[in-house]
Amino acid sequence: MPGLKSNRPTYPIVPFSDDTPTHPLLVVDFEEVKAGKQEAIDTLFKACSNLGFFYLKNHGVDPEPIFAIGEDTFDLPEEELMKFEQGDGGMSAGFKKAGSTNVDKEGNTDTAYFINVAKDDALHFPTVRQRTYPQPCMDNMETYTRFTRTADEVLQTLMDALEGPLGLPSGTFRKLHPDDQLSGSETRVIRKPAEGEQGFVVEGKKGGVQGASIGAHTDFGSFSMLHGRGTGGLQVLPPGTTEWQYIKPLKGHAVCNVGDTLAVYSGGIFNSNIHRVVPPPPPQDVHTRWSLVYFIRPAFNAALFPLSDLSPKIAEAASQHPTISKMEKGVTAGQWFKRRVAGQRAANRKGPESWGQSRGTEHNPEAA
Ligand SMILES: O=C(O)CCC(=O)C(=O)O
Ligand SMILES: [Fe+2]
Repeated sequence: MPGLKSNRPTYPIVPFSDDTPTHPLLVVDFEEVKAGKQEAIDTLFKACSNLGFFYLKNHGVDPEPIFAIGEDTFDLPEEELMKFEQGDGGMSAGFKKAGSTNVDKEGNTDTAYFINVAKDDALHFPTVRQRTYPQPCMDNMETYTRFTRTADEVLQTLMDALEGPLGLPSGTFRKLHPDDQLSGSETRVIRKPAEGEQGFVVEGKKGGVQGASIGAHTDFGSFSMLHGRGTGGLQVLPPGTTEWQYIKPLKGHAVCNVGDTLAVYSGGIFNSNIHRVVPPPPPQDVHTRWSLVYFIRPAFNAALFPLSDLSPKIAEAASQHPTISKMEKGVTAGQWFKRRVAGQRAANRKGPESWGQSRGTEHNPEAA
């Protein structure tokens, strides 16, 4: 409103320290991919086949209106937010309180708050397809609708561009990620309070192991697009290494990554890489960490299996992949999603074995 000034701080309050070592990522120019420029598509294909993470620039997605709704949402008393809790049955949409998911096999728990709004509810509002949300989200659902449409289209466009190089017929991925069928696609706002702030929880140390803010995981869906507010804390474990490395926040650049379902569809040509979130490295550790992810995930009823029948290149890769070659036919994307969401809930933990049972494409029990 004219004349009214927000009393919220502008992030980052302090910049990410140049002294913190970081892992470089390839930069993909969305406009160039969309225009069909071969060099940009080659960079995208290379990024998806190696680390599976890349910076995306010129994407045209503005996360700030969603961050603003997230701020109003997390201002609500916890007992109000708990009315919209995800539950332990495998639903991701809704509120998640810090401490409700496991971050490792020792049973340490997470320290971040989520508000997840399903694509189904954002695109079909005012029809409730999965659930309702706290009042600030309901009051601003049109903002979620616009954001979901834009972010979803960016990720669909990236998948369109990858079909040719994978040897797939054009339109294959859009059929697996339609707007009109229930799916796990969602927008997630994440708030990780700093020490002294409301809702702060210190990372656990069960079994002598230092817990993370969000535990090491691969993403469940096809592509994820992460927007930050300049605060670090995201780390990747590059293939073949044992040291976690920070990803540097870059202004105007989203961090995108391949998730499990795209890795499976590609027969393992693409890599759904393990990552985690730890408290921001100093001097940013004294402030709230905000992040926001749009996850595009296949329709719940879509089969989750390498697309070998559509591409000899995928058939060849799938036959050689250590975990994907062992996948059973008949599992749907919805079953995969539910197992992974429910398996991470602390309330569903039976013992150290529960952690392995909740893992994704990275998990090879025979190699452990
Ligand atoms: O907040 C971040 O930097 C990443 C969050 C993430 O990996 C997730 O929610 O799956
Ligand atoms: Fe993730």
